[in-house]
This record gives sequence, C-alpha cells and structure tokens, in this order.
Amino acid sequence: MTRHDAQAMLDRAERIATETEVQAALDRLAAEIGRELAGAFPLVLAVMGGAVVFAGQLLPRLRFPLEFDYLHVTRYRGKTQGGEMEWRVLPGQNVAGRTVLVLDDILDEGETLAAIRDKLVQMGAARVTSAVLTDKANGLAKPIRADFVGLEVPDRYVFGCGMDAYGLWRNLPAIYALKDA
Ligand SMILES: O=P(O)(O)OC[C@H]1O[C@H](OP(=O)(O)OP(=O)(O)O)[C@H](O)[C@@H]1O
Ligand SMILES: Nc1nc2[nH]cnc2c(=O)[nH]1
Repeated sequence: MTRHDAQAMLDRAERIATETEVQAALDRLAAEIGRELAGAFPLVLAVMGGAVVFAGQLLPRLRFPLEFDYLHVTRYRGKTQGGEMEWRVLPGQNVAGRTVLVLDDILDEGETLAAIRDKLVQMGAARVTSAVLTDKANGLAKPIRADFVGLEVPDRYVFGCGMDAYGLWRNLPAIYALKDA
C-alpha cells in the first residue's frame, strides 16, 4: 500500500472514539486496576505488537510496584480475519507463582487472550488477569472475558491506538473503523 492509499483509507474511515475518550478510558482503567492489583506486585505482560500503545500509555498511570515484560503472539498478521495462532515470543519463566496482568489492544473473538491465559496457567502463574483497551461487541460467546475493559467497539474492523489496518496506522491517537472490511 502506498502512502497515498494509507491516507485515503484513513479519510474514508469512521472515527469511533476520540483521543479524549481514549485518554479518559485509560484513566478509568488505571484506577480500576489499581484498586484490584496494587497490593499484588503483578507481572504485567504486553501482547506484542498491538498492545504497545496501550501499555505505553497505561503503565505510567499505574502508581504501584509491578514488573513488566512482554510476549508476542499473532493470528491476524496484517489481515482483517483471524487465522492460525503463531507464537513468536513465549512468556518468560518468571510467570511461575505470579499474579499476571495481560495487556492487549482488542478482545475480538477471544481466541488470542484465551490461548495466552491457558499458556500462563500451564507455566504456573498463580493468577491470570487481563486488561484490554477495547472489547468488540460482536455477539459471540467468547472463550474469555477481560477483567478490565477500556472501551466497547462495534462489530467492525477497528484501528488506531496500537491496532493496525493492513499493517498501518497503529500510531493514531484515536480509534477508527474501516469503511469496508
Ligand atoms: O480476540 P481475537 O479474535 O483472537 O483477536 C485479538 C488479537 O488480534 C490482534 O492481534 P493480531 O493477531 O492482529 O497481531 P498484532 O498484535 O500484531 O496486531 C490483537 O492484538 C489481539 O491480540
Ligand atoms: N486492528 C485490529 N486487530 C484486530 N484483531 C482482532 N480484531 C481486530 C480489529 O478489529 N482490529
């Protein structure tokens, strides 16, 4: 896709959450997480690559002791339909016995977060919790619910705030839905 195509895709998209709304959701999430996990000395794990913006903006709002690490799993790979799960970086052995908080940008069909939870439990995590910036209202019986949800988004392909559209526009500070996908 060219730079011009990328701009045209954004121009055709619909903005579904403003930067101000995203920042307010982050403030609320941080307060909720603090109430639940401040005393737990959690291991916070960002799911690369979509969680990079969410983690980068949430972490400075968490004012309690924690450790941070990441894992990398993907099943969309720049497409708008999910496929086979591909683990690129497994969680480290430091999860054993810990309260873990998984951060991801979106809970859609829930396959990714459920697989991460199962992996962490298998690796000996004492408690697995999760926070997602967005939860897609797709009417599906998801295999997992997130403990902390920033914003509900409609059943469309969304991008911005770390989420990509065909590999692009993770850098946008607001959230958009593709015109046609
Ligand atoms: O609930 P699901 O239907 O499983 O989808 C959610 C996952 O999809 C996205 O990852 P993606 O595979 O696009 O990789 P990315 O993080 O590199 O964007 C997103 O970051 C979640 O991890
Ligand atoms: N960028 C993006 N990634 C996703 N992964 C699962 N659903 C979505 C979505 O709507 N947008």
